[in-house]
Formats: sequence, C-alpha cells, structure tokens
Amino acid sequence: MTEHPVLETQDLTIRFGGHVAVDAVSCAFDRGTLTAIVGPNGAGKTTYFNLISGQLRATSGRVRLHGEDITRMQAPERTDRGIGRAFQLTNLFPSLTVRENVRLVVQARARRRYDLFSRADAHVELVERAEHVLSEVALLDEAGRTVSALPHGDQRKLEVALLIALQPQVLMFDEPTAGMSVDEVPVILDLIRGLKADRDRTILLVEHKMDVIRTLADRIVVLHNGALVADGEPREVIASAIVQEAYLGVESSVGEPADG
Ligand SMILES: Nc1ncnc2c1ncn2[C@@H]1O[C@H](COP(=O)(O)OP(=O)(O)OP(=O)(O)O)[C@@H](O)[C@H]1O
Repeated sequence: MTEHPVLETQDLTIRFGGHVAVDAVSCAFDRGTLTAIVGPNGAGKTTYFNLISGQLRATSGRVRLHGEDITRMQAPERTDRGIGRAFQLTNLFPSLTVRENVRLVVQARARRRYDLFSRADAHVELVERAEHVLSEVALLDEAGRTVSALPHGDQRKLEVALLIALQPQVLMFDEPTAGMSVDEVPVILDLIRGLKADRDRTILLVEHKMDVIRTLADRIVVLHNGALVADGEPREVIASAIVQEAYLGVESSVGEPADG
C-alpha cells in the first residue's frame, strides 16, 4: 500500500475576481518535517494557508490530508482531522487565566475526539493534559495569571499552547515572530524547535525573517505571484537563480548573509 503524504495540495488555485492569488500550487508535506513558505509581500502565502486550513475555498484544485480529499470541508472539520493553525491573540479569553484558556481547548478537543466525558476519570485526565501543555511551553509558573495581565511574549506562548492543546498533526504558523521584541523571538523559536523534535508533527511556517528560516526549516517552498517557483533544501533554494531574481530584490531581509 502506498503511504500518502500527511498533507498535499494539488493544483490548488484561488481567484479573486481576475486576480489569481494562489496559482495551481502542487506540494506535499511529509511527517516530521518543517517547511518554510516564503515569498514577497502579496505572493499568496497567507492565502495558501487559508486554503489549507479551510478559511477560504479553492476555485479549483485539491487539498488532501492522509490522502483524503478535504477540499470542500469547513475549517472546524479540518481542525478535527488534525490541521491546527496557531491561534491569534484575538482567540484568547483575556479575562480568564492561562490555565483556564488551555483547559477550554483541551476540553473542547476531548469532547469532539475521545468522548472522554463518558469516563469517570475524564476530569483528571483533562487537567493533566492541560498541565502537560503548559509545561511544554514553559507557562506553568504563569498558569494562574489572567491572560490580559500577561506580558506580550507570554501571550504569544499561550497561542502556541492552545495550538498544542488541539493535538494537531499539521501545525501551521503564519509569521509567529511578527511584532515580537528581540528577546521574545528566541523563546518562540525554541518552542517551535521543540515541537519539531516530535517527529510525528508536520509543521508549515510562513516567515519573512531568513535567519529564522535558516535555523528551523528542513525545506523551503517559494511562492511568487501565487505560483510555486522553487522548492527544496534551504541552502539550494536560497542560492537558486529564481530566488535570487524573484525574491532577493523584493524582500530585503532575505538578502542577509548566511550564518554558516
Ligand atoms: N479576500 C481577498 N480578496 C481579494 N484579494 C485578496 C484576498 N485575500 C488576498 N488577496 C490578494 O491575494 C494576494 C495574495 O495575498 P496574501 O495575503 O496571501 O499574500 P502574502 O504572501 O501572505 O503576503 P504578506 O507577506 O504581505 O502577508 C494579494 O494580492 C492580496 O491582495
């Protein structure tokens, strides 16, 4: 039996009026890999993410998860099946504590997936799972704090915690370090690196900062005008003529020297 890639897009396309924002993108993502999706502003990166997570419907083409066609599924159904997208700050409950926020997601997940509520020890298990998630993102010490009182960096950690709480197999991060201070960035990168260490996870990362991409990505996919123009091992892709031409002139952060 052929093993399907965890996630795959085939000729995935979306048009907004006459504008093709994602143009016949075919790409497969395997278990245990972290792929950075890069490209100039307006290249279609976020739109591609929206098509995968279900926020947008494709004009044509397919999205498959473990070989199953999910192109027409709504976003929540895709989440149930294992596609998790990092929460934005707006999804947090600011007046609840960190722990309460995590428990809510753990609980919602359990209710949908495991029917844990039918079991006597369900509560204990949910509590333990939430504590485990909190420890994974090093937020145990802040667990009792109200979200609105958390420093910005910890709120961003909580976003990652909520993603983990969903127990997705595919984890999608859209510019996870955007708007972060210099000392906050390494913390989130360490978290993503830690997630990557679990070889069952498949991570997709939209990111502009080339130093971040260099340290995290196993592979780089380049979008330009909605189309996939390069795909491969980071060093090769960065050095390729098409990236030098199509990307370097436009996105200056990519032009920084390699760190070895
Ligand atoms: N809902 C929409 N309606 C019309 N056009 C859209 C819509 N969403 C995206 N676009 C257009 O599709 C193109 C791709 O946008 P997208 O946000 O995916 O680019 P991006 O690569 O994520 O850019 P950035 O790096 O600036 O975030 C842009 O030209 C954008 O204006």
